Amino acid sequence: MFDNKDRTNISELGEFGLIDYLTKAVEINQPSSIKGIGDDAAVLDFSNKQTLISTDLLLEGIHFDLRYVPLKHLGYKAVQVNLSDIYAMNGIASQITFSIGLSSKFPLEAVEEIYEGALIACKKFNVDLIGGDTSASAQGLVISVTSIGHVDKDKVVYRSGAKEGDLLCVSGDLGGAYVGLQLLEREKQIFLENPNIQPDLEGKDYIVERQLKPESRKDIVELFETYGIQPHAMIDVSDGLASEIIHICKASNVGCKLYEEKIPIDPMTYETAREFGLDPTVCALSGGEDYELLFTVPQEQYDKVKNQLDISIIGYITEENAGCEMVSKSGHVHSLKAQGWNAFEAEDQQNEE
Ligand SMILES: Nc1ncnc2c1ncn2[C@@H]1O[C@H](COP(=O)(O)OP(=O)(O)O)[C@@H](O)[C@H]1O
Ligand SMILES: Cc1ncc(C[n+]2csc(CCOP(=O)(O)OP(=O)(O)O)c2C)c(N)n1
Ligand SMILES: [Mg+2]
Repeated sequence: MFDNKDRTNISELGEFGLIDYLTKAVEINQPSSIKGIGDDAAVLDFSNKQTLISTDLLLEGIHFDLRYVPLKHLGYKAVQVNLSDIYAMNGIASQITFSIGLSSKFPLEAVEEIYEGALIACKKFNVDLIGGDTSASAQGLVISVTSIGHVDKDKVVYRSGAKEGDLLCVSGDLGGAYVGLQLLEREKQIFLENPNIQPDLEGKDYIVERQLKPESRKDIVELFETYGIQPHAMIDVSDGLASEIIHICKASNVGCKLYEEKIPIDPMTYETAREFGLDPTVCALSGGEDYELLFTVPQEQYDKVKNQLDISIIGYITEENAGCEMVSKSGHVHSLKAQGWNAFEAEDQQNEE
């Protein structure tokens, strides 16, 4: 991935030199950032708002494969997947910390690319990079991002607030990131078998972008504010629709009815899934990495959500004993299973190979 470029060995700069180098372009713009990079801890002040904090870990070989993920995209995605958790609380993200563990195969130029992507995401979503940690890693690349945000006390939305009769809604469309991953994996295999063949991703931009460069849904939180929509429960779709619906239902002690025909799937996702012999609905239910927002609203807010082009009403909340069910296109009722992505399963499979 970075074989043909200039290579500066990180040991030439040392840890502090590397930190200075990477963070020289960092700007602080948020009024809540009192002190950013440069002391033992950053200092924040959210006055009368509630503070949101969330952290995620991204590991080479488990969460990403550098044979087809460009480093700049990886930096960008690492930030996006974290901001998504703040938006899922109906909050606005304002700061992140960005930590990296680097094996010796990474030259300075590689780390610079990761940072470039991360800083583009920060700028676009108006968050300050206020700190992090840098270390050598014995094997592989490790990235951990912590995101911090704020929300009015009466606006915060938990997974646990869904009520019987609520409408179940989702933003955007689902399954694209998973189908994009299948495409990238296929091209990787072809390339490994014959390095002279160039990857054929033509016409597949949308799903490849859904995988490599996801956009967290700050705009949906802003839309809620504009239209006075207050969800009862919300979660972001990282593991797949089925798993996230079950999280909301378990946390809220409710059941739900999901309609297969209402699940939003982009035509390119649909067609490419079919080309791969995959069921597009299964890709949406269990694929993951869509980083859309799944939420419930009381029925009285139907008029506010029904005309939003980027929101689909996909079902409704029932009482707990009714369970979590999906009505298929043919009218059959299935019980939903959380067959979401599981990092530990991936590890087991790798060990078996
Ligand atoms: N190692 C851990 N120690 C403490 N809390 C954890 C750990 N891993 C996950 N959690 C917590 O468990 C909850 C669910 O986490 P997770 O399933 O990773 O959610 P998400 O999909 O939003 O990242 C969160 O509150 C998270 O902070
Ligand atoms: C090499 C590779 N393997 C698997 C995936 C798929 N994948 C990576 S992360 C993820 C879901 C979210 O990951 P998780 O660690 O569960 O994050 P969290 O739910 O805690 O936010 C999926 C489906 C991928 N993109 N690349
Ligand atoms: Mg997590």
